[in-house]
Formats: sequence, C-alpha cells, structure tokens
Amino acid sequence: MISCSLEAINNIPCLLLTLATILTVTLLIRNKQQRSKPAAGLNLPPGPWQLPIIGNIHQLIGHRQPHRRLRSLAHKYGPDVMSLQLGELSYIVISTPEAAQQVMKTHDLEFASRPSLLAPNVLFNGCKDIAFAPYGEYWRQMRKIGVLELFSGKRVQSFRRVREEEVSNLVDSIALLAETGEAVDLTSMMSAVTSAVTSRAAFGKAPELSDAFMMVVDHISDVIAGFKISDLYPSFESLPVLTGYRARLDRMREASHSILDRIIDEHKSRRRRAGLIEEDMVDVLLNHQENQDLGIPITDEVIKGVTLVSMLIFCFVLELFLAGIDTSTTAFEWIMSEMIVNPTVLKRAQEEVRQVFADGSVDEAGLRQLKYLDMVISEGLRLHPPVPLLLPRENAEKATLDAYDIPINTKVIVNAWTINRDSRYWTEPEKFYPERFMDGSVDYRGTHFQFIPFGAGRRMCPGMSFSLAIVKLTLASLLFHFRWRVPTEMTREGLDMTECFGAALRRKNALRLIPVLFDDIA
Ligand code: HEM
Repeated sequence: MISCSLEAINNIPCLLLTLATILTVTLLIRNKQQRSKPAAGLNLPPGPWQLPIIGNIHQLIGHRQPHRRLRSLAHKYGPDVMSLQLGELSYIVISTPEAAQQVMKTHDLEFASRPSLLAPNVLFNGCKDIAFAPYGEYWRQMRKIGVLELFSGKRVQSFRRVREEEVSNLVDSIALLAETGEAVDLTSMMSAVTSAVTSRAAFGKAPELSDAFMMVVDHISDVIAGFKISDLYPSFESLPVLTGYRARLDRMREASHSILDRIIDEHKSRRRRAGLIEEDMVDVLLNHQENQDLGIPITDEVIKGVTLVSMLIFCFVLELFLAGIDTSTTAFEWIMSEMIVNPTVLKRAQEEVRQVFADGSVDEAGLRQLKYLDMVISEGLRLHPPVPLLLPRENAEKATLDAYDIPINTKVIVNAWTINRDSRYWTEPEKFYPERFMDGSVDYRGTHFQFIPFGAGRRMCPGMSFSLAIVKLTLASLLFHFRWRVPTEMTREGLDMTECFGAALRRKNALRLIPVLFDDIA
C-alpha cells in the first residue's frame, strides 16, 4: 500500500539529520508555534513517556522494523490501545483483535477518515483518490466507482485472459532459464508480472506509454517511502528543509499527469474511430464521462488544464499502481519463501495443483478447486501481512474507545502484524501452518479481527480480489510446472527471511530459487 508517515520511521539515517534541524528550528520558534495539547481531565490511553517536542519519536529511532518495535512498546505500555506522540501529532496504536474490532466495526464511522499527509495531498491534487480522501461524500463516490467499476468481481474476471497470458509468459521465461541450472530472481519476475497485468488492466495495450508511466510510478514509490518529517511536523511544512520534498512531489505529479494525458488522448481518438468500447479502466471511466453519470459534483476542479475526468482517471490509475504492485509481489514472495522452508507444505500444495490440473494446463477455472493452496495463501498473509501497519485512520470528532477518551484528529495505527500473531487466537502463532485454516471458520474478509491483512470496515482494501487473482494463478502455475530448489550454497532452513519495512513489508533480499522443469510437462 501507499506509504504512511509512520512506516518511515525505520528509515532513520536521514531522520537524525533532519531531526536535528527540526529540533533547532523548533526551539527557536516554539513560542510562535505551539503544538496542540489534549485538554486536561481526559482519560487517554496509556503510553510510554514523552520528550518535549519530539514526543515518542526517539523510542522508534534505530528500529528498522516499526511493527515489531510497536509490538514490544505495546506489551509494556498499552497492550490494547497505546498513546504515542510523534512530533506534533497524537497517535494511538491498536494491537489486539478486540481493540481493532472497536475501531473498525463498533466505531468504524467515527474512525473512517484519514490523516492529511503531504505526499498524497500533492500527488492526488489534495487527496482526491480513494485511499487518502477524508471520509465524506467525495470519498464515498470515489469508492463506489472503484468498487463497482474497477475492482468488482465482474471486472476482475474480465482481466482473466490478461492474467493467463502474462503468467504463461512468465512460465515460458522460467522454463528457458531452467535449462541453465541457475537461480532465478522470483521477486523481480513477479513484480514484472503484476506490473504488466496492472498496466494492461488500466490502459489496455499501450506498451510504450505505460512503460513510461511505470517508470514514474517506481520513482514515486521510492520517493514517498521513508521518513517524512513534514507529516509529523505539519506546521513546518513551508520550512526550506521541507520544500525540496514538495517540489519533487510536484515534478512527479506533473510527469505522471502528462503521460496519462497522452494515454487518455490515445484512448479518445481510438474511441472516435471504433465507437464506444469498454476494454480497460481508462475506457470504463471515459464511458462514465460520456454518460455524465459519475455522481461526483463537477465544481471548479480544473487544475492546470486537467479536466475533472482526467484527474479522476489519474487518481484511480496512480493509486492502482501504487497500491497494488508491491503488495501483491510481497504476498507472493513470502508465501513462496514459506513453502520453501516448509517442504511438507510445498509438497502437499504441489500434489494438489498437479492433481487438479492433471490434463496438463493451469487455468483460472480450476483454481477454485485448490483448497489447500487457499490455506497456504491465508497463512502467508497472516504471518506476513504486506501492509503490517494499516493505513492510518483518523477521527473527525472526539470519540471513546472502551473507557478511553480519544481527542479529535487522533491518528490511529492498527498493527495488523501483531494482531495476526495474537497467541490467544492462534496456536503457535509464529509457525507457518496452513492447516489451521482447514475448518474455514476464519478468513481475511474483514469480519474476523484476529486476521486482517486487508483491513476491515468502510476503509477495507477494495483491491483484494484483483490482487489474489494474480497471486493464486502465479503460485499455482509455478508449482505445477517446476520443482523449486534453493541455491547450492544454502539449505532450505537457511533461506534468508529478513524483512524490509517500506511501502510494503518486503523480503530484504530478492527470493532467488533454482527451477527444475517437471520432466513430463517439458
Ligand atoms: C495483497 C495485496 C494487498 C494488500 C495486503 C492490501 C492491503 C490493504 C490495506 C491493509 C488497506 C487499508 C485498509 C484499512 O484501512 O482498513 C488497503 C487499502 C486500499 N487498497 Fe489495498 N491491498 C492489496 C492490494 C491492493 C490492490 C491490488 C489495489 C488496487 C487494485 C488496492 C487498493 C487499495 C485502496 C484503493 C485502498 C484504500 C481504501 C480506502 O481507503 O477506502 N489494494 N489495502
């Protein structure tokens, strides 16, 4: 998912420098700019001690895995709900399924907004996307269009051929490489497949322009991941030390807008030639423009010559790329890694795939018979949620959680990684054991709060089906066509499983494995 301010805290080297600057500047002008303090007499959730000005930032500094650090802080200071002060902003951290249910079900409406962060503000013309739009009529309309038109089961189904073609190309390239006996970089390969499927779903076949768009998106992902001091000290947004970041964001927005404008123009001229066709996501939105049934009020949203519809397309498409590619690749690489270190799981999953597709080709129609693979995917998402700290939420009114008062505009971080490993709900929670999902009583669809890789409630991920369709087809195909070995210098148990916290909780090192073609399929 798109990076949030907190995830960045692990990216500390540049933080220290920036922090020193901020501290100095803050001390100089703190009489002018006071950070807001909650009114006295409130029953706030417990939390660790705070320093003036930086609050609890020092307790996160030096910890490269903030989800793990927040778990240990929560154990000590606030097992369910913990208060943290990060710079100018008040946060609460949610670390149990019960508290998550309070936030995302019982009080879902109260906590349905998002904090305003600089990057989405600039990139999405003032958070005009789905993920970062504040709760309200605009977000509702955007989400409705997204859920009905872009991420619905019907729409995901319509990209079946695209997925099958891209995964089949992947299998062909791996088969060629298998002849060399060398390890292949499965992480990069999966990233390429996900990007190709996403770009064809969004733009249809427009390879040159979509490649250019992908390059800008990659750059955006790099720039927005990491510590963003401007999000923790919003009153200092205009300080020179921060304006460079804003200027970079501006440039990236312009670059991606201009590529997208050309893509939209191409679509429009093709539509003029071929009549109304509904092929990809840009076409779907252009159809709505022509029918004037978007439902979003057309105010004076003409920004630098960008029409409202181009802007909507821009927000949807950019979000699709930013939200979908890293998360799906991450889910895939961890599931595959866990199967490698748990050979009995790999064997069982492989037997199932080869039995279901005994006639020799993997297709999406047969995927639903892969019940064991479903359990493997669930277990992978439980142990390695690609978004370990859910996108922050915010309450637009003051609220209460259990007995605690939560002042207005508190940022809420739900630590899904910790929640998914709660030993009160999961036996041996650190173990990769897909059979725990055998009875089908718990799933990731947002009603079981001990397992929330896609979040829950109004702001739950709408891209779940889009993502799982690619992940499952790729896993099934790779298990069907190849046996997988670790490079000779390592053992299965020795496979490096180090995490790297960023836009998604990736593997630190790419997953490199040796493919061996199943003889009878060759
Ligand atoms: C394995 C893959 C994915 C995972 C684990 C994932 C996870 C998440 C999570 C945890 C959230 C926040 C939910 C909350 O606040 O309760 C989210 C939001 C979102 N995701 Fe995903 N996501 C994935 C793939 C995708 C894809 C492929 C797309 C687009 C096609 C997408 C689009 C979005 C959007 C637009 C939101 C914001 C929803 C809102 O604020 O209303 N995600 N995702």
